[in-house]
Amino acid sequence: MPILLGSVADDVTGATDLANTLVRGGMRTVQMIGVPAPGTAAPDADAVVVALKSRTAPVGEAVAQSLAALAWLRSCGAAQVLFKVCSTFDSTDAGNIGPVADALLAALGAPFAPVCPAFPANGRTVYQGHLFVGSALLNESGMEKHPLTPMTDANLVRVLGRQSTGTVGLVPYATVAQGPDAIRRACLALPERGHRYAIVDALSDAHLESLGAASSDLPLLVGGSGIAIGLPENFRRSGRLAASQSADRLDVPEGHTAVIAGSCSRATLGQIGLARDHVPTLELDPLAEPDALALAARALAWAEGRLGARPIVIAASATPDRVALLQERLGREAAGALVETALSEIAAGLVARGVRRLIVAGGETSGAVVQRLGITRLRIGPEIDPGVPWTRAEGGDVPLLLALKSGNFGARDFFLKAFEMLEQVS
Ligand SMILES: Nc1ncnc2c1ncn2[C@@H]1O[C@H](COP(=O)(O)OP(=O)(O)OP(=O)(O)O)[C@@H](O)[C@H]1O
Ligand SMILES: O=C(O)[C@@H](O)C(=O)CO
Repeated sequence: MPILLGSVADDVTGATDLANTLVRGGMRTVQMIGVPAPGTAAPDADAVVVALKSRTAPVGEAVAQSLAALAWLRSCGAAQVLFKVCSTFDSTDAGNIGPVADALLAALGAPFAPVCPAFPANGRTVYQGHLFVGSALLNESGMEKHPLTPMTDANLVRVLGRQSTGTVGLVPYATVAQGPDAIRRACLALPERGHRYAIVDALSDAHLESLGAASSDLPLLVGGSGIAIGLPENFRRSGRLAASQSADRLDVPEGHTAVIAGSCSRATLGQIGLARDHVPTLELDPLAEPDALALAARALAWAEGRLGARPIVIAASATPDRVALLQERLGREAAGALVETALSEIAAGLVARGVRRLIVAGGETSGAVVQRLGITRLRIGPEIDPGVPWTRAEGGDVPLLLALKSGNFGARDFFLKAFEMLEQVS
């Protein structure tokens, strides 16, 4: 059977976030890690999300990976494609959202795509083209200090305009509030006026449902997981998707539980702060020891005596001033790569020592970890907090549960809640 919806996701936690939304909307969804080899058969699923690590890759590489993912999704029969980007629009003036979206549109032969990163359940809303995180504009939300993609402008019409060779319009709140027909008319009028994209305002899930309903005939949508909220209903309405099915049951393997954190977001720092009071927690200092293998060896030696009934936490996460110091010393990319290598080696070492339930905080970090563990697919399980489900990894050497947490997601007690969920179901 051909799949209905295909997605190219620019990082692995973002892909999981989207897969979670689709499963909750009643679509059987499989997440593939990296571009499947040409000829790989379509999974038995309604939707397939290909998780890339392209958010911060060199732009040419991001475009090439995304086009390869698109080609495979089309070979699986995808009728519609969603380019999943971050709900905080993580990118730089060089890309990669604009250049990748330009390339996907060209490959699909389509003139226009709506763009909306809103995710109201996690406080991301778009008003008059400006992205808010909670009550703060994006550029005052902490994202202006992101280690890899500092977001210093909240006006997404401007941000995307700087990245794309096309022009960007706006479907404002006043239109969105009138419902799907008004949005559909705006999405037809904008390309006639020469716009390749429109940032679409959305303050609530109801607005995203309207946008979804208005987008049933569009070949490409660009957005956060929120843009998918209304899509399953389109497929049900056209008789191509069966009535809602519930998320996969969680089958919990025996073994130790650990957290690995590479995200330096405010949310993750708060979650580590709370976990520190409850479970053994090691905070690595890459500034004092800028050597990935030495950091990994130190962490694994620390973990050796502590793995047992209680979960452990190992974090490289640091405050923006400490991140800036390491970046000044090594350069931004090398600093990120050093920490990602250390954390993925630690993940491999922990799994070798019997960890079977692993939480990873941070999109880039999660991408590095799943690559190192040789994981090729994820089955989506129940949601821990909005946008973050437990998943079961396929393709690695051992049974493994993974929760891949987007840096900014999760309540302060996220790690504790995730551990408790496992106790309840195992
Ligand atoms: N102490 C540190 N110094 C410098 N860089 C660090 C440090 N700790 C982590 N990093 C790097 O910061 C980056 C954090 O990005 P990551 O995508 O993992 O988290 P995030 O951006 O908060 O999450 P998301 O992409 O899901 O929003 C990674 O490249 C990581 O290696
Ligand atoms: O949209 C989000 O915020 C997340 O799914 C994500 O992509 C963070 O990496």
